[in-house]
Amino acid sequence: MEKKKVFVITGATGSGKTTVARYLKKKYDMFKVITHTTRTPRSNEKDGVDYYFENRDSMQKLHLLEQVEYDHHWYGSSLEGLKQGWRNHQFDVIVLDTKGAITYKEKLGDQAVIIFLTVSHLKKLAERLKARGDLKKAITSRLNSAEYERDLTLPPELKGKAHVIVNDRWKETTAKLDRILRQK
Ligand SMILES: Nc1ncnc2c1ncn2[C@@H]1O[C@H](COP(=O)(O)OP(=O)(O)OP(=O)(O)O)[C@@H](O)[C@H]1O
Ligand SMILES: Nc1nc2c(ncn2[C@@H]2O[C@H](COP(=O)(O)O)[C@@H](O)[C@H]2O)c(=O)[nH]1
Repeated sequence: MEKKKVFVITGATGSGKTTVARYLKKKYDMFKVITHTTRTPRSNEKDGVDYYFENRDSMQKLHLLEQVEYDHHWYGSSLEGLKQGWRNHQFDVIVLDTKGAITYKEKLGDQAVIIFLTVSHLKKLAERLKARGDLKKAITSRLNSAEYERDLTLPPELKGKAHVIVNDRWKETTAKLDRILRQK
């Protein structure tokens, strides 16, 4: 039987995690796992498509595999979300902060393929958030958060266990992703 896997896309804010997840979904028919958050939707985001948007009460009622606080908001993902994808797809793809990625590696072992994204110049991250249309106040808060600093580097727990991609040029990034997929 084909082995079910989850591709965990992690890294700093603005590094391109969601863009990579969309690419993998489209090109490799991966199931994009929708996670839960208490933050408010961005202008182009839809409930049930980008996230399940929750409040503190509804978030606490969920049965989650892991949950984290990121820039004063809560985020979490469920085992049910993974299983939903694996019913009809060999591969799931999920976007997580580095804390979540560590949890997935610990809990799922080889079933979790970790891809850590970075950029060669940090100023690119802020530029990308601005270009994405994030509100100035949200960008400032995020860039001053402890989680932003933390997710800039590959955590020691994932050293030797993650594919690292410098996502400066999209064409090079897709070539690297395609190479990873050829090994699976
Ligand atoms: N290689 C690239 N070159 C230029 N722009 C890019 C590249 N990859 C992604 N982007 C753009 O950067 C912006 C941020 O990308 P994306 O939303 O995928 O980041 P993210 O890591 O998911 O961010 P966050 O964690 O804040 O949600 C988007 O507007 C996206 O189109
Ligand atoms: N550990 C988890 N991290 C998650 C989850 N859903 C999203 N995220 C990560 O949170 C930050 C902020 O996301 P944003 O959409 O507000 O920019 C980012 O690093 C996401 O990857 C989750 O369920 N668990």
